[in-house]
Amino acid sequence: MAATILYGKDIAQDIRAELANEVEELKKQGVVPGLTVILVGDDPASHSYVRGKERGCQEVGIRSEVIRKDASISEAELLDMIHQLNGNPNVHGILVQLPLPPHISEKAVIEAIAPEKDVDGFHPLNVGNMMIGYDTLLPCTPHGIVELIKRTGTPIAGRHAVVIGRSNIVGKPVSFLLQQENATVTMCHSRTVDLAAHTRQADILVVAAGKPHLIGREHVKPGAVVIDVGVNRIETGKLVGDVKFDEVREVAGFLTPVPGGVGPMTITMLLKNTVAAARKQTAR
Ligand SMILES: Nc1nc(=O)c2c([nH]1)NC[C@@H]1CN(c3ccc(C(=O)N[C@@H](CCC(=O)O)C(=O)O)cc3)C=[N+]21
Repeated sequence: MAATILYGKDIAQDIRAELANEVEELKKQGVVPGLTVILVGDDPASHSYVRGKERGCQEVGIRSEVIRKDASISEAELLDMIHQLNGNPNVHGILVQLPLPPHISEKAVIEAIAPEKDVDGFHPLNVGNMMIGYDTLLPCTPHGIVELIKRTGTPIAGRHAVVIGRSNIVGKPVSFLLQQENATVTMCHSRTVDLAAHTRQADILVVAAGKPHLIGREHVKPGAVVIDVGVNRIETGKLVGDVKFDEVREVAGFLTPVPGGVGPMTITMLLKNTVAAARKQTAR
């Protein structure tokens, strides 16, 4: 039986409608959630994502501001900007688009953002809180993935989840969130021997390897939930995931498309974090 396609785009739309109501309530209390995005350099993909974030903010009523800076900006200048935003009460969320030019330390930048304004969930304090299972700002892509899985109605507790990729922004954090949901989690990566032997055991398969067409039908247990986190721009300009969509849809139970799957959920979780941050910073 063919997989049900998990249109993150549609689910994201539902969540954004809920967020728009929340923002309206906050505005009645005199609070306008605000997000500032800093974009350094002129990577076309980064500019495209940032436009998506601006559009998302508009949809739910978040005040958004994008600060565009030339790639020649110094680290000190960038850190200074972040410190100013940390002290600005109208800015509840700060996001510095990655990657940064090589002369700027990503570590220094991430650590400069006030943890309560870190809507990416990348600050070590927020990462630590997430790992322990405390209430904190969660990283957007992993959080969006768990939301997508929940909305399939598939139970996560006790199921075997296999994650491919161990990055700090997707693989590692999604493995923590899935453990928090009581899944049994296996981590695979570029050095894993016999990948298919592992992935065929997966009730839930999260693919975040960044390798187009890595996963075919032979990797997938019939009926599995397959989440494709890949965002690969191929020569033709087309955006493809890490999963051979047409093959895997014939065996999987659920499958996310690229585009229109995880990406829109990522942005939606950013909006959710911004609203949560605004609520927390203005609560008394
Ligand atoms: N500080 C920081 N935080 C990030 O969250 C962050 C980042 N840096 N750097 C780059 C990556 C990538 N990322 C995406 C977000 C949405 C889509 C998305 O919505 N994609 C659409 C398609 C967009 C298109 O067609 O180009 C989709 O999948 O349907 C993709 C990629 C966030 N990132």
